[in-house]
Amino acid sequence: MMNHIREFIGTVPKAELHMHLEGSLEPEMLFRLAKRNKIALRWSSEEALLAAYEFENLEDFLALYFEGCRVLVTEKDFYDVTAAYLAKANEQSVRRVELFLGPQSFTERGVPLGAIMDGVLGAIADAQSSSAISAAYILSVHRHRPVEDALRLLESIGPWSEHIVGVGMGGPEVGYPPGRFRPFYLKAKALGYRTTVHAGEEGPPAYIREALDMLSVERIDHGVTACHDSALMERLAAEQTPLTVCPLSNLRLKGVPSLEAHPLKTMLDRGLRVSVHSDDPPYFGGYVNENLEACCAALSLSAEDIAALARNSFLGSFAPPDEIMHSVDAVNRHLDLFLAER
Ligand SMILES: Nc1ncnc2[nH]cnc12
Ligand SMILES: [Zn+2]
Repeated sequence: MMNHIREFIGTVPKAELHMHLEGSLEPEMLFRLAKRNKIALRWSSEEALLAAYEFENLEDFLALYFEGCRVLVTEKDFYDVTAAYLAKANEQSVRRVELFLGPQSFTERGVPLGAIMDGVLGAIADAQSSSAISAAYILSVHRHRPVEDALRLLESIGPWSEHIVGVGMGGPEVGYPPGRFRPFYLKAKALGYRTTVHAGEEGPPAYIREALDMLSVERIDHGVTACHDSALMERLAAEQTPLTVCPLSNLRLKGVPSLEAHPLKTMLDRGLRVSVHSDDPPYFGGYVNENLEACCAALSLSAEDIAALARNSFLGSFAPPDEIMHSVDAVNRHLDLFLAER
């Protein structure tokens, strides 16, 4: 009997569209990789590292996140972190995964691009052949670096382009409006990549408009500050722009004072194509199911709301259209079963 909403959240098929591999390093793995690569850490134990996960804002978090990136060095490291995340996703009934990783943090320290790509893409290929999961890699660039560096990276990934579904951009937001990256997004589109960008996490609604108008991206990562601009909310609903919302991330980075104050439910009720994701799970206290459970409790989400979020996660994905259609059907069947058993 599937009569409990928590079980419904755990078992409903869903897509994880907003998860940074660098941010998926659990403290245990971070320590293990540091030891393997003989990299000194400034924390004495996993517990001490966990205790450092207290952030005032995005920049504060990113400093620790980039510090953690130092332990990823070899192809095997990139393989292991990707494989560990995909195993976790499988356990959470995640059927489609689109993973971010930003090579610039590593190549600037001399890690060969081939080690990064072969590690990440190798783990994705192995997971796809050994489980039912559908997975893809999204190349992420940093908005605080020169656009020329991002353009060069786009050329360098040529040998792996067939296995890269799209491009995205993250990093500190305020003071870095997205329009500067128009040449990068135009080139990426011309090369056939799907497009997404972090916007409206801490930045104003104007950054979301700029992302839509100047970068013509297909989806927006976060997008939560749109709730302060009713005309933009209407536009996002009319255009059905997918927004990959990360509630526990917003809470831990103090974008919202409490989960009860999170705009997720309002956005859903206004017809926006919002879905729920985990961003950097160990840093923010949960994978996708924990995010959904926390929102369910704080915002009194119904099974219909959870199903709408799961449906939106597939509709916003870069998976082939027939895979999206089958996944949406699977969500609907799962909801029918839950409602019939209740
Ligand atoms: N929440 C976030 N915002 C921007 N860049 C990121 N990189 C990893 N997590 C991020
Ligand atoms: Zn993110």
